[in-house]
Amino acid sequence: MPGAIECRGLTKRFGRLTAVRELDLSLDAGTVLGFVGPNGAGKSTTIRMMLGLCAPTAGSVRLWGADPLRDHQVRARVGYCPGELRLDERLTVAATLTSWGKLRHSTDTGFRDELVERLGVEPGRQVRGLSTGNRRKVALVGALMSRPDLLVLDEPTNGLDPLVQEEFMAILGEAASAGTSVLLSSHVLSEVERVANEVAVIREGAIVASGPTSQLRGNLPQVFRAVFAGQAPPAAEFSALPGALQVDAPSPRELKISWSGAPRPLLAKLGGYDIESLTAPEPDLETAFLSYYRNDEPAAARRAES
Ligand SMILES: Nc1ncnc2c1ncn2[C@@H]1O[C@H](COP(=O)(O)OP(=O)(O)OP(=O)(O)O)[C@@H](O)[C@H]1O
Repeated sequence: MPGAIECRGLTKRFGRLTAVRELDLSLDAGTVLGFVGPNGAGKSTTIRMMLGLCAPTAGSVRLWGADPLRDHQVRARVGYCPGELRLDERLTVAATLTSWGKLRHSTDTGFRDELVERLGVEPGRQVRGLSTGNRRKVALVGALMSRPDLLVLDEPTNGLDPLVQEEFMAILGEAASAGTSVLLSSHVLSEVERVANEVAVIREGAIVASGPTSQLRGNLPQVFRAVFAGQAPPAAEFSALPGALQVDAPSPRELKISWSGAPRPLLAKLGGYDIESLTAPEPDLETAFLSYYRNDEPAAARRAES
C-alpha cells in the first residue's frame, strides 16, 4: 500500500533561489512525522507542494499514490493548518467553521463542538479582532473536525498559550492513536519529540537528518553547566575525557562542557569536586542543527540507523 506521503527528488526554485532541493521523504499511514528546521529552511514550501498548492520545479509528491495537483479527492482526505492564516475577517468564528464544513462535506459536528470546547474557541466572536493565538485555534479546529486521514500542520502551536498547547498536543496524540497520519512542522524539538515517532530535519531546503525520534535525539550532544563552590578546575581536565566535545569557562567558578554519549565518565569526574549546581538544559534546535552541520561526516546526514 502506498504511503500517506511520498516525496521523491522534490525541488522548488524561486528564480535563482532553490527553496527545496531533491527532497526525499515518506510518511507511512499512522505515523507522526516531525518536520523541523530553522526559519526559511523550506518547510512551508515543501508542505505547499505536498498539498498541491504549488507545483514542484522537479521531482514528485504523491498522497496515497495520487498526485495532489491533479486529484482533488485525495486533497479532501487531508486536514491542513497553514503557518500563515488567512481568515475571512467579516465572519464570526461559528460561520467560519460552518463554511469550511460545507467545503469538506464531512464534518463530524459532535467532534467539532468537542474541539471548540477543549481548545477554548469562542464561536460567537468576530474573526476581526481575534488574537493570533485565537485565530490559530479556529484553524486547528478546521483542520481536525473532519477527522481526516492525514493532518498537515505547519507550526500549529505558534501563538498558543501553554495550557492550550498542552490540550492540542493531547488531541493530536488521540488522533494519532486512532490511526491518523500527521506531518507536524515545528521549531520546537521538545514538542515534536512528545508526539512524533519519526523526525526529519530540513536545512537550506535539504533533509540533513532523519530517523526515529529517540535515535535522533540520542545523537545530539548535551551541554552541562557546572558551577563549583570555589575556583573551577582547569578546563583541560575535562577536555581530556573521551566524550568531551568542547569545554569553556564562562566565569571563574563555572565550566560549560559540551558532551557526546552517556554522561557517566563526566559525572564521575565532577564527583571529585565540590559542586554548587549542575544543569543540563535540553539542547535547542539550533544546537541540534549546528551539531548536524559541524559534523560533516556523511552519517550525520543520512538516516539514523536503527
Ligand atoms: N513565493 C515565494 N517567492 C520567492 N521566494 C520564496 C517564496 N516562498 C518561499 N520563498 C523562499 O523560500 C525559502 C524557504 O521558505 P519557507 O517559507 O518554505 O521556509 P520555512 O522553513 O517554512 O520557514 P519559516 O519557519 O520561517 O516559515 C525562503 O528563503 C523563502 O524566502
